[in-house]
Amino acid sequence: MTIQQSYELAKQQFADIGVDTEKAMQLLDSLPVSIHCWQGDDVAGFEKQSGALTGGIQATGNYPGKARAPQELRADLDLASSLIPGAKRLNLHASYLEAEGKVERNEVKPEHFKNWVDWAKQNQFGLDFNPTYFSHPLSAEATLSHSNKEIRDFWIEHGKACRKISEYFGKELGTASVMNIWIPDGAKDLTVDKAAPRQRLVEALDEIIREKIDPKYHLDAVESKLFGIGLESYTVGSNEFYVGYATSRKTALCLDAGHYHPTEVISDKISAVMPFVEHLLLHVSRPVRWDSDHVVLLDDETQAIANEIIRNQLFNRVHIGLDFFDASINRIAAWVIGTRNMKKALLRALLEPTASLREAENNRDFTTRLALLEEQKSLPWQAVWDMYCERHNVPTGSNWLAQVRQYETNVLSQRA
Ligand SMILES: C[C@H](O)[C@H](O)[C@@H](O)C(=O)CO
Ligand SMILES: [Mn+2]
Repeated sequence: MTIQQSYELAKQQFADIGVDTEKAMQLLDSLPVSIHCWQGDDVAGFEKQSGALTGGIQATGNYPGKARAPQELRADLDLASSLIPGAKRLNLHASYLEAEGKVERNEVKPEHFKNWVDWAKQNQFGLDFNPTYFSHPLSAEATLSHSNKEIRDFWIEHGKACRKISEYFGKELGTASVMNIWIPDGAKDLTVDKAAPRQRLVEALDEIIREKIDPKYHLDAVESKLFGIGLESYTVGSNEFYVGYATSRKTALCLDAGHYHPTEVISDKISAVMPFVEHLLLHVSRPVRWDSDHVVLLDDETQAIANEIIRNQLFNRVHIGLDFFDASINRIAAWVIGTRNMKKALLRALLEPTASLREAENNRDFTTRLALLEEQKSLPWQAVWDMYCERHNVPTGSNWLAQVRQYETNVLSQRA
């Protein structure tokens, strides 16, 4: 049976339960997924002075072929992008700048990202941004919450400089860049004064976002965390801290799937914060026992995240980003698997007969609700996915893997 024939059968089956597959695919096109650049090189970046990855995060594995230069990373992204259907954005860290010599973090400028903007224009990508508050000698003890004013000021300047770059992205590309602030500040062991670093962080963030920037071009977001490696006992930017900060300062809030206690899920937090924040940034990731940043699966939680976005029609208020860095498998495959899974979850959510489910729920008919929820899992959504891939000239099924393998032989294996 051809993809077209399978699709026609699936289309009818979904129509029978009141779901329009054409509309679902159309809506999927309007939901870009922001692919994180850092999966391509194990969060190393391209600063001339770069050292080890710090900040309590880790990319474990030693799979050959990681990108060593911006040109290589862009070539890898070109391949990944050609294997992922629909709208995409690229999420860049400040450490992925391009310059002749060493550029200090507080001196990063839009010109250092011109090549990325040109690439984004050529590929019709939007860009998002992140100041880099780790992997730097001045981040060893703390950044925006440091008790030393000079160090704090250095990082405040970095944040301000990054906002200019983010605004530049938005202006050049005609789509707002979401700039996410995540800092690793915390403590390995018992902390007597937990209040002072948090107060300093409030003031530092206020200083960074003091200048108003048109939200047409740039949005500020803040990301909390539970703990980092070597920072197990105290995190300055905790969940409560940033929920309070984002709601009081009207910034976007970032929820990272790996940044909560193991039994907490961000899918349940989306509806809890949306009445209070205008914009939400998601870092879709997969924690395994800790914030291990494994590749996103098409699992229950990814599906639940997608369901929340679609059921509540948060199309323009939720920004879907990915955040994983697995160095133990082919890095391009990691991007393709994780991003396709996010998009599959969104498509499945768009194919849900939500109206019937809501009706059952409103009637307190929980039997029907459960029956419909379970039966729809075996509806032929995959035939719609294949059609979506075909319309976007992207391989169906696992056919994309052959191209990644070919590239591995021809290109990645040549990298030392
Ligand atoms: C590299 C990213 O900024 C980083 O993963 C951050 O978003 C995070 O989640 C830290 O744990
Ligand atoms: Mn994150």
